[in-house]
Amino acid sequence: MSRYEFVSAAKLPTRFGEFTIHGFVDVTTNQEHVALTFGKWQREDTVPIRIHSECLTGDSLFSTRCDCGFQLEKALQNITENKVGVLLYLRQEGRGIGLLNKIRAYALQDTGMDTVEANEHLGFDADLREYDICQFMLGHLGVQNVSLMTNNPKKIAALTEMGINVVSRKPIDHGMTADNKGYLKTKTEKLGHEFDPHLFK
Ligand SMILES: Nc1nc2c(ncn2[C@@H]2O[C@H](COP(=O)(O)OP(=O)(O)OP(=O)(O)O)[C@@H](O)[C@H]2O)c(=O)[nH]1
Ligand SMILES: [Zn+2]
Repeated sequence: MSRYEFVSAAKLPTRFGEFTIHGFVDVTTNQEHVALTFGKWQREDTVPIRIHSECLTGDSLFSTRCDCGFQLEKALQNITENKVGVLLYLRQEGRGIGLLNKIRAYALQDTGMDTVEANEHLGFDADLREYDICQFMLGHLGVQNVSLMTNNPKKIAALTEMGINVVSRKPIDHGMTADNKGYLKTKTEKLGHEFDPHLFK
């Protein structure tokens, strides 16, 4: 039996246009993940995609502590403007440590630690995310070649390793605020994210 299963798909009208939402489950953890798709493609086409990690505070609660909500909005906008694309929404809150541990990590950052130091202080690696389910989701959706919206080289490496052809990377440096500038700088210096250095000046 596969570790992952497709469950159901339905229309999802949004502020940006009408997507289809596809639900998947990791049967070993019962964790639920979704993909939003827009438009149609052939197997040989290069499809614009975004792999987005859950961030309740940024995606749903309008937090400016990170750039997640801004990136999510921009990715959906890009997809509808292109008339085709896929957003994989992975339920890996807090880079995999979960919501309440992320709040613990935020509390430590309020005392002066950076995002990596806070994770490590709590006994976690800086980034615990896994991308294995992307292979199953993209396989199910018939996507083999992608143009990936990201600043995170680890996502490119993970997709390449699982046999997905990353034809190009599209930067998604959208949503820098006074509240998240330090966080984005740490992501660049310690987590390998590719942000244009002039953004920090
Ligand atoms: N542990 C922890 N997680 C955080 C913190 N701030 C944001 N996150 C989580 O980080 C994840 C988003 O990761 P990012 O590093 O912002 O971006 P990315 O997905 O690696 O890269 P991009 O594709 O370029 O956006 C989400 O799961 C957020 O909940 C933090 O201070 N601590
Ligand atoms: Zn966030």
